[in-house]
Amino acid sequence: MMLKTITMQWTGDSLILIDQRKLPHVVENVVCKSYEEVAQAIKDMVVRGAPAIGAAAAFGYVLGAKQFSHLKGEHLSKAMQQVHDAIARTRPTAVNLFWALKRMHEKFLAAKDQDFVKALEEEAMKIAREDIETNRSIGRHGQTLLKDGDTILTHCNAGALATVDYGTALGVIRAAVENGKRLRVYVDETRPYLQGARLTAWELVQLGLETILICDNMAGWVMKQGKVNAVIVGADRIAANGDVANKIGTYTLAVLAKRHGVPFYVAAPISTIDLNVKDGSQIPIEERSHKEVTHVGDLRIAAEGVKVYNPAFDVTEHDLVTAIITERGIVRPPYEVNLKRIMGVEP
Ligand SMILES: CSC[C@H]1O[C@H](OP(=O)(O)O)[C@H](O)[C@@H]1O
Repeated sequence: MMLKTITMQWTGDSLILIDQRKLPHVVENVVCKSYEEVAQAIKDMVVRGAPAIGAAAAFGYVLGAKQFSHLKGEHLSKAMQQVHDAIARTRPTAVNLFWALKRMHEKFLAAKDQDFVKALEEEAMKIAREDIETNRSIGRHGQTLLKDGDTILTHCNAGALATVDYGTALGVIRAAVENGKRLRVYVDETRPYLQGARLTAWELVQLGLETILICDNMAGWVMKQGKVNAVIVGADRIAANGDVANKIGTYTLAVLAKRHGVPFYVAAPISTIDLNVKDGSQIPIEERSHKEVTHVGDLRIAAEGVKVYNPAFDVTEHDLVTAIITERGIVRPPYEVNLKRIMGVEP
C-alpha cells in the first residue's frame, strides 16, 4: 500500500515527510523508519497542521507495530501502549493527533490476535485517503460562501501542507478557483514560525493566485480599508460550544473581523471537533521554544536577556465565528446544538 502527496509518502516501511521547517527555500525530506522518529518529526514540526499530524501519527503507529510484531500477548499490548503514549506526548493542542491514535489503538486491540500489522497499515491508509476526500468536500461546501472577485485573508497554513493533501482553509480557496471564481488572498506571515510567509504563500503562488503577504500587525488596517471580503482559517481543536483553538493570532483576526463586519470562517474536518471539551478554556495551549521568538532561523532578532512568552495557539470564542465549514456541510450558530447535529450526535 503506497501513498504519495506533497506532505508525506508512505513506502510500506517508512514515512517520508517533506521538511516544512526548511520550506520554501529548501525542499528536503525526512525519512522516518520508526515510531520514535515520527514522534520527533511531529514534535519538531517537520510535519505540522492538525490533519497532517493525525495522519503522520497513524503511520508512526504502524511503524511501531512493525517494530514490536515479534512480541505476543501482554508484552505486545504494553509495547503498543508505549507507542501510543510516545506519539501522544508530542503536541497537546491539535485533537486530530489523539483522534488518529485512538482510532489506530482501537484497531490494534481488535486485531492483535491476527495479522495486526496489515490491519493497522490499512487503517492508516484509510485515515490518509479519507483526509484528502474530506478536504475536497470542505472545499466544495466552503466555496459557496465566496463570490467571484472576493479578497480573502488567511492566517498560518491550513493548506495541503497542513493536511495529507488539498488543505482545509486553502481547500476552500482552491475549490472556489476550480469553480471559476477569481480570488485575491492576503496572507498573514504568522509570526513566530512564519507558516503564512513560508508555507501558505508558497502554496498559493504555485496555484497561480494573486497572493499578498502582510505582517500580522497589518491585518486590521487592511480590513479597515475595506479590502477583505472574508477571513478563512483552519483549526486545531473545536470545543462543543464552537470555541476554536487555532494558531496564535487567530483570535486577534476574529476580533478585527467582528469590528469591521467581515465574515470569519473556520474550515475544519469533524475530526477536529472535540465534543469532550465543553468550551475553549479546556483546550491545552502548547507553548514552544523561546528561540522561535528571539530568532529568525539562526539570526537573533531580540535583545539578550529578554524573557519570552510563546503560546503556539489561542482560542477564538464561538460568538466571533460566523460559520464552521466541515466536510458534511456548513455549521452555523447555535454551535452547541449544530455541531452535535453535524456529527450525528443527539443534541
Ligand atoms: C489544517 S489545520 C492547520 C492548523 O495547524 C497549524 O498549527 P501548526 O502549524 O502549529 O501545526 C495552525 O494552527 C493551522 O491553522
